[in-house]
Amino acid sequence: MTTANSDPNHYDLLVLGSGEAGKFIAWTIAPKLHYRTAVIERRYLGGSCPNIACLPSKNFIHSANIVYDAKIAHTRGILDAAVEVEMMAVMERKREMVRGLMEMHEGKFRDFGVEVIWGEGRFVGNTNIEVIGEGGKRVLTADRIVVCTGSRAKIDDIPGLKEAKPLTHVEIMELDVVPTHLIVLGGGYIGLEFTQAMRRLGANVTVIEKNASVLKKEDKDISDALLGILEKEGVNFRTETIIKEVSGQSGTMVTLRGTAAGMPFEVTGSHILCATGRFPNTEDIGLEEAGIKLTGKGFVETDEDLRTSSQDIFAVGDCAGSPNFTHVAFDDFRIVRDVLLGKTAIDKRKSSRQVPFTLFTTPELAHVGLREHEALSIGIKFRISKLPMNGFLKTRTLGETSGFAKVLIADDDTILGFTALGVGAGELLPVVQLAMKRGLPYTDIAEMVITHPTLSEGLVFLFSGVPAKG
Ligand SMILES: Cc1cc2nc3c(=O)[nH]c(=O)nc-3n(C[C@H](O)[C@H](O)[C@H](O)COP(=O)(O)OP(=O)(O)OC[C@H]3O[C@@H](n4cnc5c(N)ncnc54)[C@H](O)[C@@H]3O)c2cc1C
Ligand SMILES: NC(=O)c1ccc[n+]([C@@H]2O[C@H](COP(=O)([O-])OP(=O)(O)OC[C@H]3O[C@@H](n4cnc5c(N)ncnc54)[C@H](O)[C@@H]3O)[C@@H](O)[C@H]2O)c1
Repeated sequence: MTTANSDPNHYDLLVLGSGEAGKFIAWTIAPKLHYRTAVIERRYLGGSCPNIACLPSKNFIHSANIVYDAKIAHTRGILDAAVEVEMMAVMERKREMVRGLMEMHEGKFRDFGVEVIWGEGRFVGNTNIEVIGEGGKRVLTADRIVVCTGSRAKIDDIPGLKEAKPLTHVEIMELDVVPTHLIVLGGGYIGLEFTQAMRRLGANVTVIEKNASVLKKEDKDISDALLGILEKEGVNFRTETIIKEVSGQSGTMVTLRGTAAGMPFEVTGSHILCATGRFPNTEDIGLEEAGIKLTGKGFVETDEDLRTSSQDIFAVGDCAGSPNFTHVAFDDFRIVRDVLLGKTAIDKRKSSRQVPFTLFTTPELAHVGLREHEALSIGIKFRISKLPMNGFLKTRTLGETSGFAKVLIADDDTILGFTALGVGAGELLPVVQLAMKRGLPYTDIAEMVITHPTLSEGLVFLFSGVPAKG
């Protein structure tokens, strides 16, 4: 241990919240610098991703996709694939996976010599954190602190909504029945992933979105295509719909009233899921007392090194306003790791990184770089190639040909942006990302020898379709 301080409440490094970036910082720095390190966690060891977010939701979605595959098995020549959904068993499979992940996390904390302090943490000074847990109250001090408190579901201030006890992503993954009619408020990532899964498990689903389209950041051809695919599976969409009041209770009967495209609107369902965005967990944890500034939207303000307004305090992940993805939080870990290890700072590391994402509907939506509408709005010159997913020949073998891919190419032949709505599309991202990162011309991908018939092989045809410079 490097700490020269023999006080049992003093640490070289304290991490508040054990989410993605925080845990990796602790696991890496404690053994490398021999720092006395502790992570304070109130409930979910390892953060949201393994407990209540990414991994459990994908586990749940996978069960729903098996139901769907069984239902369409006859179209693949397989008969008698009758299915019955046992929701308790679906949830138990998810819990079993989470238990395994928790064992893995406990092992890592142990192996890397990082102490876990269970309890609710709060700053009570610039270098002091008070922790209230089962064992009572402790005040800890540290030379360096990382704030990694994450975010939580936002429940809008609509009259009756809170009283209706809406589901969030946490409760929806603890249901022991398939809702008869699920109303999903919000047509974003969480809304659409759970919409399709619940529909595939047998629920009627209505999605209510206040904007004119779902996934408002995406190009309209992409969001329209995904919406069409989900509608074909029987999902009802109500866009441009503003909910003004809610009555009843989720779990029995719940009614939402408002306007849809200016006309009176009402819908009644058995359950409601709130998927209308996130709130950073930054209030009531004494940040102001510690001299740590927040942005107007309540995120912890950080510089390119993720340093807060207080020199030895860093903030990472959702609470710092980093794009809400686990892989971005992991990159936050790399930034802080390098600062703590004294490596030379890379200019604009935080603001210039790639932010790819995959939406785990079927088909998946994968994207990196500039979107078409963004390129148009900033007036950048580009050439575009589009290819329907049936041009990726592997999709024909699967019988899952819906969607399309597109790529935007700059005048100097580098890749500006890539989007694919297609089966397994997320797996197409890394090769494109690498070419973008290295500034390679798109022709390097067009000329690759890629195994036939893999999905990636389709990239050759997509990139070969880029028009010649005009
Ligand atoms: C349903 C859902 C699905 C998602 N799917 C994906 C996906 O497929 N891919 C992807 O990349 N991203 C996905 N995300 C986003 C991703 O989960 C988050 O961006 C990521 O988990 C953020 O990590 P974090 O470390 O910032 O916060 P968190 O993982 O939330 O960690 C914060 C931790 O701090 C603890 N904490 C908070 N306050 C205190 C306190 N005062 N004292 C002690 N402990 C405290 C919390 O209990 C929590 O464990 C999903 C999110 C949701 C909700
Ligand atoms: N596959 C993934 O990587 C994945 C999956 C799930 C979540 N996430 C992360 O979690 C974040 C949060 O997801 P989310 O879906 O809660 O937020 P979101 O920002 O993606 O979508 C929220 C949607 O709700 C709509 N909305 C807001 N208030 C509304 C209202 N009162 N009535 C109707 N519609 C309303 C918004 O217009 C928006 O379309 C995402 O931004 C994403 O970064 C990622």
